[in-house]
Amino acid sequence: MSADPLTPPSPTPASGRPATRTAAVIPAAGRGVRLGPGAPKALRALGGTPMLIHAIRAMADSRAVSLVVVVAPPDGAAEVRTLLDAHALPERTDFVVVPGGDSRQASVKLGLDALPPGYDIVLVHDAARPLVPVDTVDAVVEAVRDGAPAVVPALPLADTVKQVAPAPGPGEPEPVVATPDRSLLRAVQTPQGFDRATLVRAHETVKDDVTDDASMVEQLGLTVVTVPGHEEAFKVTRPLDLVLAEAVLARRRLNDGF
Ligand SMILES: Nc1ccn([C@@H]2O[C@H](COP(=O)(O)OP(=O)(O)OP(=O)(O)O)[C@@H](O)[C@H]2O)c(=O)n1
Ligand SMILES: C[C@](O)(CO)[C@H](O)COP(=O)(O)O
Repeated sequence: MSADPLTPPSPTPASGRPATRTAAVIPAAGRGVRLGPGAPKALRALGGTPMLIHAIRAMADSRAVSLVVVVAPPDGAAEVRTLLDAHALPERTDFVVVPGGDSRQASVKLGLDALPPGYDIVLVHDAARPLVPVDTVDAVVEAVRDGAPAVVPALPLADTVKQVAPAPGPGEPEPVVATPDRSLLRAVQTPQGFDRATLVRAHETVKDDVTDDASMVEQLGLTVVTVPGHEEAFKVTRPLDLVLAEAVLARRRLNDGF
């Protein structure tokens, strides 16, 4: 019988592939300005449970993930540790909590700095994507295990996209300058998965402002590959996203019979 490819390895893996251990870094230090006033977004409730706990469970539900590093709001690390103690989480998963930084990029770097040795695959997953299915997480891990240095879950776009130029003056409309070929565009999600050494090098090398970690790896000249994303892995960004997340969660609970 062949070894389950997602279970953390024994010292001599039966698969013939090198042993790998996977950690997830969850940047959760954002304010959530676009969601509106209130607690930091990751600590706001979804179905009565903080969004961050959903995101942590989504990572810990993967049998591949044996460590989760939570990057808490800068002044909220103690509160996050209390939250972790108060919620049921898989016992086989270890947790580390560190305070975050001023940008997502800075927060991810602080999470990476806290990673102990022995983990050679790193997932970076937004706390703001609380409902990513475990199959998506596993697909990302598998693609990294298969040799990709960087992997992103990606979905085709539902809308036609326009490139615009800046408005010529205040109150004037932006002119459309191009309509990119949508068939070659993808909306990317998290978790994004990386060979650890590649991700660390990217964060040490790239100093431009970026919105995701994979684009830092692209700047190193390495190839980033996609796996199919999932519509339920959407990011809770604006108030309507929270309405949708509540509906998705309610449907799941109904289907699961509780
Ligand atoms: N300084 C920051 C900013 C963002 N994030 C995290 O990065 C993820 C994606 O960011 P986004 O959804 O844009 O969250 P916010 O920055 O909180 O949103 P906004 O721009 O509306 O304030 C979130 O899990 C967020 O907590 C972070 O860890 N540290
Ligand atoms: C990382 C990300 O979720 C991938 O889609 C996204 O880039 C975060 O962007 P944001 O501007 O911080 O929401």
